Amino acid sequence: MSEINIINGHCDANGFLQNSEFLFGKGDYHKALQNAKAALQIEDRNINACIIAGRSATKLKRFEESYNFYRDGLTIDPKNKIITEELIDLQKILLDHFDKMSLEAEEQDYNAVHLCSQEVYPGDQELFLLEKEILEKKYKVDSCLHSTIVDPIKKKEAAKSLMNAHTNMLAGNTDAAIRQCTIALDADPLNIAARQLRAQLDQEKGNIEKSVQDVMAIPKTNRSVDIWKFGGILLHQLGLPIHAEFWYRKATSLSQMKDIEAAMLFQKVRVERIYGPLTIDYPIKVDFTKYGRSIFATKSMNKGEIAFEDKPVILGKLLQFKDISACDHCAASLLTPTEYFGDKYAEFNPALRSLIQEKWPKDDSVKCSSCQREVYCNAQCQKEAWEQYHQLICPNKNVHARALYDLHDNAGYGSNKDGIKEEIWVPQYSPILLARMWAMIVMEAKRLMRQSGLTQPAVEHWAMAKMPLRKFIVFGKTSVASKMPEVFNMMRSIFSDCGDGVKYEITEEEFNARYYQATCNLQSYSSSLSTPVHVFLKNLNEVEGVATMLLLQHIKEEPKVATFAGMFPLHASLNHACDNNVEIIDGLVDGRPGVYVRVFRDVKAGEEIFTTYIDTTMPRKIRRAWLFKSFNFWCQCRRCQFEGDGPNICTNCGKYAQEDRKFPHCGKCQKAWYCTVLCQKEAWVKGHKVICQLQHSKVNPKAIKTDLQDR
Ligand SMILES: C[S@@+](CC[C@H](N)C(=O)[O-])C[C@H]1O[C@@H](n2cnc3c(N)ncnc32)[C@H](O)[C@@H]1O
Repeated sequence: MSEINIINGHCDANGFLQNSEFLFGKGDYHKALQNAKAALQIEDRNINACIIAGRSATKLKRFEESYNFYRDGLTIDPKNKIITEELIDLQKILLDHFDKMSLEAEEQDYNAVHLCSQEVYPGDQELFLLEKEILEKKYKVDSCLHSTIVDPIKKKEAAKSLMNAHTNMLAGNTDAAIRQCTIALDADPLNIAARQLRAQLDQEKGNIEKSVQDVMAIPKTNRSVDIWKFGGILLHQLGLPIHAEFWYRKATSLSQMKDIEAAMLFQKVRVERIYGPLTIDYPIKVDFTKYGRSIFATKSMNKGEIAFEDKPVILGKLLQFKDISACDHCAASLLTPTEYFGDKYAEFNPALRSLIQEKWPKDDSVKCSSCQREVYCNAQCQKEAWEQYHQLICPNKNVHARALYDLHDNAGYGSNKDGIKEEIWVPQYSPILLARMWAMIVMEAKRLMRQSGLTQPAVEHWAMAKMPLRKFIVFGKTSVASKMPEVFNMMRSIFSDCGDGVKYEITEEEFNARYYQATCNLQSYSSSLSTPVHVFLKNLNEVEGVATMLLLQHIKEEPKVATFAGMFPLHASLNHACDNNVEIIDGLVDGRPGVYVRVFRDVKAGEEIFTTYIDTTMPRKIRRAWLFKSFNFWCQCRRCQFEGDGPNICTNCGKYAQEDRKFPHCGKCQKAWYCTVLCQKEAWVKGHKVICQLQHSKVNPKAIKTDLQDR
């Protein structure tokens, strides 16, 4: 019997577990892991399955997965000896592995500005014209000056006045300096230096309107990088972001991307206009720093407060939860009484069962009427899914999509190029999520195409259709298409014919980009706070009597909910810190499952808010290597700066201990080592005292992980 057959057959958790142990003994770690996962799907609190899954994943060098299985085991039995010992071993393996990795991947200076494009947004041309009208009518800005021949004597006069202007400026006589500039410009309107100086002086005095009139009068060919950049600042101050972007873009390209300040200013304007409307109701704002989009508190917030809420633009189940009922479009739990009460349900007396049926929320769920392979909580979700993406990847409409749904059903296992069954999709989330990204783009492009009466989407239709995904950063180096050729080809086939003569070519670059876009931004979440059990309990509250009392005794277990991965536009702007001040929890946003960003440590106005992408209880070296491997950055957070990696190096000055010697550690946290008391004192003042006794977030960071690099 092949492994896939076993999984599709009728085996109980114990059967899978035995299978897994047997296969592990034979050295077939892939199948051992697959069986252990199947056991966990049936009994998610099976500690032996967590252990064997952890062991198999370690053997396969899928360390993150392994760590997660062990950690799940510890949530079941926090004192389990086997897990504790194997986790210590795993940490040693991880340290070795990461040591090697750090040698290969040197830490580099990081600036996210290089990852963010300055492409014109669709629709910006019209906005540009509107702003131009405002500039002309409201700010009386005319087009730039044209070259005229200026009498050399006048030129000389102008130069002299400009000198006077400089002298006045240095003496702090701004008004006199402006007057001298004006005299210079009356004599020689093409004296760029005088115009630039007057513009700067006017800006300092708050006369932005006058300043912008001067800057814009400078002929384009005479505008230096600094003038373009200065113009950008003025236009931003006037509230004209499209023009400001235009000027910063010119500064960036004229400097051949060397003027990082201009590129940063461009991104600052862009995030302000794109994210401003999203943050209006929250005490936060999105800004751009060297780590890219970053979220800052605009008001002080206390521990426990909700900083903001967010809903996903795209979502898909984690494969591990594929058999737990939930709406495929909005992630709402579809738990039935039979699923919740299990075998007990059949044994309840008829009165109890009818009370349950009466008070359990009404089941409005529907399947996709075409393929029957997706389920939705109601007709509205079914309609939205169909219109937004499903009709393109519905296995009944698109033959190539059958393999995609089979891959999902077989938890990532499929046929490789030699026809052998193996894990061809490694990430934890369903490959359907990736397909939905392209399906959403194509559906929207086709809608815009029809609206314009065309037979093919125009360039701007594609650009508009890709807009919602432009909010998510893309960063990844290796080619995943070559590591997952079967899935790459599957996606290419699915979108080779999108109906109505439209096709979407998924190139290797496109595949890699969307894959990394998902990996860098996905967050797991679920409807854990809003299941049918919650509604049932609320409904039951209204009923008094013996039956209710009886029933309440059976409502002890937490309902099993499916975990999903989602791309949340605002939440995805949160950067990571190992001393995070917010954490992500499940919530209901506009009646559908979403995320709440909850303050974990008091935050002051102006402070950046950080979440964590990883389990912050891990040692520094592992945390940093893990972040590098999964998210491509070496963490420089406050905690990483003031914790050390071991007793051989002084955490403060970087001095190496002599062979066979170890530096003593901080007596409190034991996570920093110092060569002298002086170094310890210095580090304490510089910042160690802030992070020394930090309490770590107990909420599972739930970042979606992939172990592709290990393939
Ligand atoms: C979910 S995004 C966070 C928002 C991101 N700054 C942006 O512009 O979209 C994750 C990416 O942000 C960057 N990032 C997050 N935290 C970071 C940190 N502490 N140091 C450096 N880069 C970080 C990395 O590029 C990472 O892949």
